[in-house]
Amino acid sequence: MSHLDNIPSTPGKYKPDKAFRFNSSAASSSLSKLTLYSTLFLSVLLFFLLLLSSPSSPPSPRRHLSSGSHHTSLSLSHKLIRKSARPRSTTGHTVLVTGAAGFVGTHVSLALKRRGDGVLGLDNFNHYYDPTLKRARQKILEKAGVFIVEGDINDKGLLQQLFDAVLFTHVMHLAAQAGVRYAMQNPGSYVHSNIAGFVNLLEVSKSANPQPAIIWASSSSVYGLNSKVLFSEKDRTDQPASLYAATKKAGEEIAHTYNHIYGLSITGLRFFTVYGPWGRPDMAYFFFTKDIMKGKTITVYESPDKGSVARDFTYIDDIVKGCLGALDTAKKSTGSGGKKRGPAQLRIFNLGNTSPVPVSTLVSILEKILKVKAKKKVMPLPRNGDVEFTHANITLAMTELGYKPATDLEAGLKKFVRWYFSFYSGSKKKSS
Ligand SMILES: O=C(O)[C@H]1O[C@H](OP(=O)(O)OP(=O)(O)OC[C@H]2O[C@@H](n3ccc(=O)[nH]c3=O)[C@H](O)[C@@H]2O)[C@H](O)[C@@H](O)[C@H]1O
Repeated sequence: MSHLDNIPSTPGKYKPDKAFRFNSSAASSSLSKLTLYSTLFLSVLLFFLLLLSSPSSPPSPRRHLSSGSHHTSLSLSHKLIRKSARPRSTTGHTVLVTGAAGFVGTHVSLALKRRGDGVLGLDNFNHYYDPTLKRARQKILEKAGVFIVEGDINDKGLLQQLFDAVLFTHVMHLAAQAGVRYAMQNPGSYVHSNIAGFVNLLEVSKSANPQPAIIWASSSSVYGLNSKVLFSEKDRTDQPASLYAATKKAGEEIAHTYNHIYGLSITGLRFFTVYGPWGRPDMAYFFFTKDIMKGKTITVYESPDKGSVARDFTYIDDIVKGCLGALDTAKKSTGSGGKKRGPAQLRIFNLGNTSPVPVSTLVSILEKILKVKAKKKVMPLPRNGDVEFTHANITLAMTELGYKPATDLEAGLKKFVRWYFSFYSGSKKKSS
């Protein structure tokens, strides 16, 4: 019987047997051997335990920043955050882009990063539309050196941590619950993102020292039932036709308040039906393309008097130029740490194409590009929040931002369709 047989698996419960106690020399030599073997055994045990508990690969950075985060992952995230937000030169801006994995957010983030600004993204990757598209956009941004923190603009603690980690010169606020018709299905999501989330962001921004300048996405939908064309920034916007429009209009009023009380410099951009590569699948041009290719019938709205419903469709690259123009001409906020120190800039601009196209023409262009005849069902515009017509007057944006749209609908749709096929054939190849 070896000594090892006397060592139980739970060392704390080991009791020496009587034979050892009466033979002192045998006992002492046995004891020293026992100590040696115990130490050896424990060392081996400890080695294996350590081996099992240690990760096989280094910890991946967490997308969430929260007070409960593990120290290592938190500092890793902080490193990524600072690196992403650092401009290439001292003249570059440091921009927080909310909704960075969204359609406009991705394009704007890339453009800012490419020209040398520091960009930190924030996005909650919600499931309003296929999140795999958002993840694909995130990959492109990561390759370009833009890190996206995964979180919600309603999370004040998270925003505070980001503002503590980085001194943002600008916030490009593009996170929103978009879509006009979906507001009838899920009204709460519009209040949550477009009102509560916006207020939360402004609260943290106004307390920052120095305060950043804010540029944010309003919408052409604020013109609502306005029948005067072209739509000018001076026109009335108190007749929204959808809850979406009402929340964007509320955003404009909220912006006024924060500018007035806290000296935040705020620029609102009224986007007119933005389309293009990496676009939103809930928009008509996108799902028309998908349905036409599948041979599914599409519904084309017409006005109650059988006239055409039209939109001032605006290509994404033009919108990006407008966003950068707004950022570059934004003056500094005047307040700091929640106190106003003087009057601050408050602006609102239309970013449209000044060339409305009937939805029926949009369909004809798609048929031509896709070389497929659409199956159409024409029906009167339902009362679902849609307006009959949009047409932007862009004089103000041209003068003050140097904005000059350059892409007509056919050229823009060609680029969209090219992207659509390369993206979706790529996804199919990957999944098969
Ligand atoms: O400028 C904006 O502020 C908004 O632009 C976009 O809204 P809209 O201009 O309504 O775009 P979109 O849905 O593509 O419908 C296009 C046209 O197709 C018609 N339409 C639509 C669906 C359908 O089945 N049939 C149809 O004819 C429909 O009647 C419409 O005439 C953004 O989604 C919104 O988030 C907001 O940013």
